[in-house]
Amino acid sequence: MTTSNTGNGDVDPAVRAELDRLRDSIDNIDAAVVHMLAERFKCTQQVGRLKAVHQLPPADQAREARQITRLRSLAENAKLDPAFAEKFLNFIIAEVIRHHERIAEDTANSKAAEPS
Ligand SMILES: C=C(O[C@@H]1C=C(C(=O)O)C=C[C@H]1O)C(=O)O
Repeated sequence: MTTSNTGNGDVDPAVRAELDRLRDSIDNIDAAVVHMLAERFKCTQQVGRLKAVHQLPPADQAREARQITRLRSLAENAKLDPAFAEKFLNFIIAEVIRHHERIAEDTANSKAAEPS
């Protein structure tokens, strides 16, 4: 069996170079994901405040169902596991809904504390 591991802890320099090149790209992609998520949360915080002020419910299941259908289709076209894409979106949405519930509570409490 051929191996690129020299057995003394060193990795073949060509393999090391390829690993470093791929990891540089992974680091760039991770940075992009973080920046995109930060922008998404900025938008969803604004949606949360709008809903709280107008007393709309934190979650909208019909909207979520449409997003999941769309994301699954995008994932399929991109050769990404659609089940993973759905789980990932649901994970993010659950966090957004927690934020919206908190914003609604804070908004209701500050209204209740207003002088009449
Ligand atoms: C952001 C919203 O609030 C919730 C969060 C969603 C999301 O993170 O995409 C989608 C639907 C809602 O359950 C919204 O209603 O648009």
